[in-house]
Amino acid sequence: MKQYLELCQRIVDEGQWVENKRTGTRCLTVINADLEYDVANNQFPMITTRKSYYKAAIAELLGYLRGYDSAAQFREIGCKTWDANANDNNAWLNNPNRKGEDDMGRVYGVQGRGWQRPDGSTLDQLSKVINNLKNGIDDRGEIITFYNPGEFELGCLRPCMHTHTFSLLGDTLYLTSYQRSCDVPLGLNFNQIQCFVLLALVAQITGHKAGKAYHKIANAHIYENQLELMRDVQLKREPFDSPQLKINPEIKSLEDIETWVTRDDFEVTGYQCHEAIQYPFSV
Ligand SMILES: Nc1nc(=O)c2c([nH]1)NC[C@@H]1CN(c3ccc(C(=O)N[C@@H](CCC(=O)O)C(=O)O)cc3)CN21
Ligand SMILES: O=c1ccn([C@H]2C[C@H](O)[C@@H](COP(=O)(O)O)O2)c(=O)[nH]1
Repeated sequence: MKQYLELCQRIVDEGQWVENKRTGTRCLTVINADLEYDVANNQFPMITTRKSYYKAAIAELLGYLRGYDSAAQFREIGCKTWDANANDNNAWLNNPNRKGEDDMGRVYGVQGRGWQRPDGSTLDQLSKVINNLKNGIDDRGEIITFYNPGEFELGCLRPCMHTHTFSLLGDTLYLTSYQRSCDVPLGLNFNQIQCFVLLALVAQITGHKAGKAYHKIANAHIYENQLELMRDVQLKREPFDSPQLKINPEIKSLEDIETWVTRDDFEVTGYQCHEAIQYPFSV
């Protein structure tokens, strides 16, 4: 939590204004942020200086792991975050590759589970990594990447947290996640939770202890219409201690994640927070 607030304060103090063509809203921006989450000691990185909707963030991650390509699928599992990018962005609405209402195209999980090979077959990156880790193998390339520049025009948004690298040291599993662009008031709140849960979950289903999750961000920004709420409300609040996350121990395989796991298999205890802040969202 402290590192989150320090990043917010750094943007407020040192950020530079950058015009953004895609949304039309300029952003106060810094380059390079390194965050880390202590999964081994279950320090769940949930924001406490406002209410955090962690179940929606976990549902979004589950949708990525399942290879979803429709905002309707995300809604069904309790996450509304893709409605706007699928249905309200003019560039995507006018893109001939959009297949209708709620279509997100070839983004995130589609690339993670079904990367298109030149011969027409597909590659399931996630299965490869899980199988190797289950067998104690780290080939120094246990990487899942959603970033496929050759298919950007086939999706509604380029992935933001785009690459996850897993590493084994003895029986401890680590995660390094890379993010190219980060909406700190809204997106980061979700992305921190997702890094933590991704490591905890993959450690659980591959039979390893979880170590740390390292989160590396290139462009971290606050949109102009979010700045006042961040500077004058959220940053004025004192954080509470981190809560703890409990994951249903019955989750034992990738198939479980694909078939029956829901956001209610994740429970937080000891969460104390300040009241909700509704940050504006730029599409
Ligand atoms: N401008 C922008 N910022 C983002 O963070 C973002 C995008 N676009 N587009 C793709 C995804 C969608 N993400 C989102 C979208 C909405 C919320 C959001 O509205 N969060 C609210 C309420 C969540 C809820 O009620 O479930 C919040 O207060 O955290 C968060 C992340 C993250 N990404
Ligand atoms: O997981 C996510 C997804 C998206 N974001 C934010 C980062 C940016 O503010 C926008 C994407 O806009 P681009 O113009 O494509 O960079 O969404 C996030 O923080 N986390």
